[in-house]
Amino acid sequence: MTLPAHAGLDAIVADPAGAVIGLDYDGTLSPIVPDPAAARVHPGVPGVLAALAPLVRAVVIVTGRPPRTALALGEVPGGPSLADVPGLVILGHYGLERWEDNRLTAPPPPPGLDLVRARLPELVGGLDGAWIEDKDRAVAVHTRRCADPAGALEALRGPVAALAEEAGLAVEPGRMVLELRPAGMDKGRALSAFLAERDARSVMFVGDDLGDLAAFDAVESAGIPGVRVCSGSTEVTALAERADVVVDGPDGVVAFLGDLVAILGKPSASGRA
Ligand SMILES: O=P(O)(O)OC[C@H]1O[C@H](O[C@H]2O[C@H](CO)[C@@H](O)[C@H](O)[C@H]2O)[C@H](O)[C@@H](O)[C@@H]1O
Repeated sequence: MTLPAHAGLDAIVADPAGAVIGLDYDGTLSPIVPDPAAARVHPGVPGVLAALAPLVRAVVIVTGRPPRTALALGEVPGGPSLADVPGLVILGHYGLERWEDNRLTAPPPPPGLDLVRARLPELVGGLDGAWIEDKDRAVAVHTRRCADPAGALEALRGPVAALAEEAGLAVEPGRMVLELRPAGMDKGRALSAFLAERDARSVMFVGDDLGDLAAFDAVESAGIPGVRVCSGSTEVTALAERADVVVDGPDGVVAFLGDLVAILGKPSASGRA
């Protein structure tokens, strides 16, 4: 049971009751797989979060997914599941939707999505393997199933940006995905508002993808001790370059959170690497 030496981690260990633990979903709490509908939570996640939640101020998942989708993917046969994590908050659609106490709050979908739904199939149609995920409040184009996923993503980048501008939407690039979604909210704004709401005294955020960089920004600008953790992959390196701690994908995240739980459960143990 060890944690890397870092001032942000020291602050969380010294005062866990003031700590907010923020987590991305895809690539962090679930492995990256070709079909988003099959991206089930790592089976160790609900248990470790259920153990962590009572020890800290709050556990919050900040994701591009709708909260209900994260909850459905977070079901583990024989449990516990994500919905069983005490006090869990899910900020979905990059902070636009909020799930808490089994209640969902959400603004209406943006009007520009109708234009995107009408035009996107034609843009994507010429690229074998590219497909559209409709998330109700946002639409994503995926290229992971193309023969050349990175090449297909590059080919789509310009046309998707032009369509997003016409529709009054923002483009969120990610791991073999371009998402068209409402502007004005991102994971950084969502996390900053949550830290203020909970009067956090320290913060950790764990992520893997480009959309999580805004949450790293929020950790840096929060004015409280913070730690940025990267769920590492060969696909995205930008987060690892900014992170205080890099772990090996969702397996590494579960092990890291397990070490944190063990140390917070025994506050007299230093457990530092
Ligand atoms: O904020 P996140 O929780 O990381 O969600 C971001 C996007 O994740 C999903 O796509 C990613 O995961 C898929 C399943 O492993 C994978 O097939 C895809 O290539 C990844 O980009 C999700 O489908 C998107 O809607 C989210 O925006």
